Amino acid sequence: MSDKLLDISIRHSLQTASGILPMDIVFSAPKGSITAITGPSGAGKTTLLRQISGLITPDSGKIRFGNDVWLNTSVNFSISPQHRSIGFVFQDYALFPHLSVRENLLFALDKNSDKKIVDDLLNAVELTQLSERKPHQLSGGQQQRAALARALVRKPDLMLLDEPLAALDHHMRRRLQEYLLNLQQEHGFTMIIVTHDLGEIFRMAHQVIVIENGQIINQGTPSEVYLPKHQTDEQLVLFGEVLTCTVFDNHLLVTALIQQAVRTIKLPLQWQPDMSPGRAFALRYSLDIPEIELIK
Ligand SMILES: Nc1ncnc2c1ncn2[C@@H]1O[C@H](COP(=O)(O)OP(=O)(O)OP(=O)(O)O)[C@@H](O)[C@H]1O
Repeated sequence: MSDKLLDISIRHSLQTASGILPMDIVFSAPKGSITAITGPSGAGKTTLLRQISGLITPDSGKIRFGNDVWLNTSVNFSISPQHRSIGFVFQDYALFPHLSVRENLLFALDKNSDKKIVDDLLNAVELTQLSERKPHQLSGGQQQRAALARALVRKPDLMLLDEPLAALDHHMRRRLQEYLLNLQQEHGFTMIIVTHDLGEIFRMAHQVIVIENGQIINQGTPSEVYLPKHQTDEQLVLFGEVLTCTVFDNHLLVTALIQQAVRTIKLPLQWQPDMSPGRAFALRYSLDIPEIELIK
């Protein structure tokens, strides 16, 4: 695993609307791992991905991927984005509008490479039938699958995904998360994904990094970062994702995916605003709190 450890140490001055904000980010990610980057708007998440990709050079820092040094500002060394083995998926897909899906993938392919990977990837993201269509003839989810496939054409070692699923509805998001996990297992790339979706973080990430004002304020596994630190024997902390929520007899009946199983839980009415479909939640289930009841 450690032969392709991604090691990042970056300092930069973010030019924000309210002045200069110092950015200071240090973390590493093992080969084949998934790191979720999260935090409020303007925290520096997109800037960080662009620095890793080489699109922005930070004021100072080092980026190493295994034995390859991508950036070392102390000796004025930086390799271009094309020479970093990276696939980048932007939130707005960034497909070429005048090219068909297949042409978008072919465009990304190295000249002398075997074109078979294009067919394999189109097949993997279930776009073979739609491969002659232009991006505007596809749904948002289909465009996003095309963007994913295109980012994988050069078999990158590192995939950078900037809120790639944010614009999609809950079901499409779930399907694309599955695609991503399957593709990641098949290709073995390391992945960094910017997301605000707690369900996505728990489902996909090995580590989560919370950035605020250019600084890492929390870091660990999703459970370490989000679940309560102290759990007693009488308490059970459950992680879930809302599927449906209905009002019944002065309380809420919430059908949710909890610990991989579909369950119905009964909750007080005041939880209603928090229980919209797709919303992730952690529930401390305790004998002392009888109103939170698991009624399978
Ligand atoms: N190349 C750059 N150099 C310095 N500052 C930048 C650069 N690019 C963007 N910024 C500023 O850095 C701040 C963080 O922007 P960034 O897009 O990284 O935030 P974000 O966490 O991705 O936010 P969002 O969740 O809204 O996308 C913004 O104030 C932005 O104007």
